[in-house]
Amino acid sequence: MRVEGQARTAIWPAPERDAVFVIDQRLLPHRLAVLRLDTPEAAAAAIRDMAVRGAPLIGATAAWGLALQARTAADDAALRSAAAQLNATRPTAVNLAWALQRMLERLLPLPVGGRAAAAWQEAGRIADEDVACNAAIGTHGAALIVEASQRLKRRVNVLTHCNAGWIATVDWGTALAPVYKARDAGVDLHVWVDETRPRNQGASLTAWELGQEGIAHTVIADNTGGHLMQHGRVDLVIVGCDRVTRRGDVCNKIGTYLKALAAHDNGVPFYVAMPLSTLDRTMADGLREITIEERSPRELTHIAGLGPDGALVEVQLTPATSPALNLGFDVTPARLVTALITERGVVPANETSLEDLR
Ligand SMILES: CSC[C@H]1O[C@H](OP(=O)(O)O)[C@H](O)[C@@H]1O
Repeated sequence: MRVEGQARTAIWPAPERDAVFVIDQRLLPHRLAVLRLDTPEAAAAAIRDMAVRGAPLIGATAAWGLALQARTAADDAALRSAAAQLNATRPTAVNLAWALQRMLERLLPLPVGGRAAAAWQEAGRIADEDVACNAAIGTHGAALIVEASQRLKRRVNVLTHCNAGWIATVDWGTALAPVYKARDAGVDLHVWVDETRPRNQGASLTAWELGQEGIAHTVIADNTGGHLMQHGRVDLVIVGCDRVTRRGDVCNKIGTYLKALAAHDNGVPFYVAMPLSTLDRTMADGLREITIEERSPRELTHIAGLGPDGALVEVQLTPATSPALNLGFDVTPARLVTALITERGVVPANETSLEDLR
């Protein structure tokens, strides 16, 4: 998918260095709309309101948000305040704090006068590194799909949950990068796309990406995956992540844990595509240490889509009097993870292997 003459990317800087452009993911797959973010407040709102989402893209957007701050006021207090505002937008994806910390470590030692240029440069480095990292994840992960294709001698069926595609990153994606690279290598594959209630990132974003790329896929209800695994219709699962602890516990979109349980019960390999920027070495026990974002119940009680006249509409699914609980993520213990697909290779989900990646 080429956006406005750009190479495939979910975020790109203005040549004037006074704004960044992002795709408003809330409107996909029905509208391809671009947002121009020219203040840290605009970047924060885009992350908080999920116009942009996906751990790596959240990090890149925050980095550019801080670079936008440095254009107007780059003293320590101004930068720290803007970083705090950006970091407060969403609590679970570690890439947000990681990117902001990296920006502050780069900027605060510099003279104030040189910070704006350095900030723009560092935000660009974070974005460029994300593309290279995800391409490498794609290469390492594609080998797993190629192996399955050669062993099975038929179309390979991959299941993924939520959206960890190129639109969740700067490019390539994480969980979908192996799919793209395997397709590029000529592998015959098909993707089961979990709709991923309640925000339906699978149904609206992963399905859109795969359709744009001409990759065979089928959207399924979240509750279907286990049945498909019981009947041998899933050869491997590949999902993304928002935070992975040093012992390999994986925090990802709500529902990931249930897929891991079904995969474990049916002997289906369960892989997590993990950029090292998503590894949080300060945490060990994901279940007890990772903050799970709770979002508005309205995301659960209502659903948005295309109305009969082509306008975007939102309708209520539940009784107006029924409370709803909207938890955004869950934690899959390392014991249920077959392996982590990183930019440095495919590694077991354990502390020793992750320590070796330092
Ligand atoms: C490479 S994206 C990783 C991760 O981010 C998504 O969460 P959200 O859509 O709420 O930002 C989802 O958990 C993806 O797997």
